Amino acid sequence: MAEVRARAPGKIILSGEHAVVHGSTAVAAAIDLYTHVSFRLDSPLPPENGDGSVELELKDMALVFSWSSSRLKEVLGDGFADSSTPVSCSPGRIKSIAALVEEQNIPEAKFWLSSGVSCFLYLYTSIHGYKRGKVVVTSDLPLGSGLGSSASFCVSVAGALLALSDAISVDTSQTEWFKFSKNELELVNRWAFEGEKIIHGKPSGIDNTVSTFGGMIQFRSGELTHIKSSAPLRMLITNTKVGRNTKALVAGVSERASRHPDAMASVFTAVDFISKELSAIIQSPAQDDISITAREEKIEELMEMNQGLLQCMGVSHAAIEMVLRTMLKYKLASKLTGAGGGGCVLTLLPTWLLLSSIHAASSA
Ligand SMILES: Nc1ncnc2c1ncn2[C@@H]1O[C@H](COP(=O)(O)OP(=O)(O)O)[C@@H](O)[C@H]1O
Ligand SMILES: C[C@@](O)(CCOP(=O)(O)O)CC(=O)O
Ligand SMILES: [Mg+2]
Repeated sequence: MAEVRARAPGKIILSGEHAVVHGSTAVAAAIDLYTHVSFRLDSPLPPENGDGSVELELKDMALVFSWSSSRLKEVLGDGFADSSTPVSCSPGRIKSIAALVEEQNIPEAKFWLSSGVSCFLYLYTSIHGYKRGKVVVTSDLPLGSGLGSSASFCVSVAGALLALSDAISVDTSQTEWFKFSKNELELVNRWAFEGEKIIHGKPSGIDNTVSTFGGMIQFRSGELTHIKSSAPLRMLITNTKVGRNTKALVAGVSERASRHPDAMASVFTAVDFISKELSAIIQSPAQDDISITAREEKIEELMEMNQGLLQCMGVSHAAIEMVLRTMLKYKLASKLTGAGGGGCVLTLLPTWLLLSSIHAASSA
């Protein structure tokens, strides 16, 4: 028996969601909220004791799913697992996995979990075949709210599974956090991307990439550049608590793009320029109060322009608009983050606001 724990962060998208699926540049940053996974890989049972099972516990929801190794083999066939070579889940395999997930009777009110459970089964059986083991998941993130819970789920599950695979061997006797090498992180990221495909349909890869590598990134067509902000950027995250589904929203934007190809191509190009400019401003040095204010005003303007284009793509929502209007009363600029249609809104908290609250506190 061997056991590991892994965690991976959620993210905010500062600019470029949706357009990034269509090849535009986007800017994203990891946030300090994580999905946590523990994985225990059990030793094989002696033949007289049966064949064991693969178990998934979603602790926050008090749900446990379990498949016997023989049932998995019966439905998915004899295919062998190769942890070092990420492969896409074929339509046939997706169907078989969906049947295995359906057998688990996920509560009707939580049907949206099925894609996450399917993604788990895909990653598990692709990396460890039908070996018996148990994965326990908890998350700090709100699910389906634009903070990348799906990607952090994929990255943390892939990371934990790979840590006990032939591809990456972790010394399980140590209790310190083990840091994956760049090549190992790349492997985790590629598997997580395959998982994210099951949840998002057509992911750009930005969420799994920023969750795997952390920090702040500029991302375009699978290529990432690490960037560093020259001064602190404070963002308020407001959750509208309006539920939505990234897969459906991404598909909706693609449909709009096929109805209005030229107009939407221009929208995606505009977003590409916005993200590149935002990335440059974020990195540009700002020494004094005047340049800090100028920098923040430019960022606010770009966030508002990006929000306008997200409205153009049809992914805003009345609840998002309400947050935007409320923040505007305080002269604060906002945009949705992630897939939109509900979920979370980002508001830049400029330095003047911080200074005026410090002033108010000290004169009180
Ligand atoms: N901790 C988790 N456990 C199980 N499934 C999860 C978990 N986190 C995310 N998921 C899956 O990801 C889906 C949400 O992903 P998505 O719609 O892309 O929104 P977001 O990534 O913004 O949270 C959930 O419906 C679920 O299927
Ligand atoms: C809309 C999109 O750009 C980001 C989706 O983020 P989230 O799943 O809403 O956290 C999709 C993608 O890039 O894969
Ligand atoms: Mg997602």
